[in-house]
Amino acid sequence: MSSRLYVALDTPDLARARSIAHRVHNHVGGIKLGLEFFMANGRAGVREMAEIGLPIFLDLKFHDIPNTVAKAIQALRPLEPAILTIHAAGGRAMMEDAKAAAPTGTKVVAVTVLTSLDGSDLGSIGLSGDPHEHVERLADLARSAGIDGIVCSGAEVKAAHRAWPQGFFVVPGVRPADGAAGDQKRVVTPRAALDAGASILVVGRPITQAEDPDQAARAIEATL
Ligand SMILES: O=c1ccn([C@@H]2O[C@H](COP(=O)(O)O)[C@@H](O)[C@H]2O)c(=O)[nH]1
Repeated sequence: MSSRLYVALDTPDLARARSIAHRVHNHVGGIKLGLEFFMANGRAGVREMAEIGLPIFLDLKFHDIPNTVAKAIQALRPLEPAILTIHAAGGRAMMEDAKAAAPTGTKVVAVTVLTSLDGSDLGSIGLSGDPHEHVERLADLARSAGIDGIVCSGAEVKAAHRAWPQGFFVVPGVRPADGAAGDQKRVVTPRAALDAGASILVVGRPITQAEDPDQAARAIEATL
């Protein structure tokens, strides 16, 4: 079985992304490319990264009206990413149209509550209650819209998995026990996230900013 660890290559520098991917490719199951990479390198950059031979997770977190999101995903169809993201807060129709627009083999997963937010951040944007409740409600909506799964923190994945046993659960905000959280607020260890039901783990800076990314990825993999 391939590793459930995906490395987030958050850099605008294609050469650096390629170099890290080559260094860690024996210890990860896939490569996550996000806005920073895509805005700088576009579809050609994604194609170059795909040549490395690992599944590509395109994390562009679409959040717009259904027609716009569907057209954006249609434009990405030739890339055939293994996974792509939308925001669950875009609503049911947007999620349905996103799934219909995506290639058959692509998993469409919806971000519920960003792992950089805690209860007080939600309060500041007018959402009362803790992240857990919002994740459960949005996971329910995502399931009923017919998409493949959600993005949530390791703190919510157990309940989400129980409610949606066939769902695909992407867990970022993952940190080794001694790792710096940075801007992440709902953080768990890789082992805890997997035990709670994560389908894949997303780890960025603990690997990409390590002195030796290969050793950092290997150390995380050893805990799984
Ligand atoms: O809720 C979310 C959704 C996506 N992400 C993305 O995951 C990585 C995490 O990077 P780290 O360096 O390990 O913090 C990053 O690309 C985010 O855009 C997330 O963190 N939380």
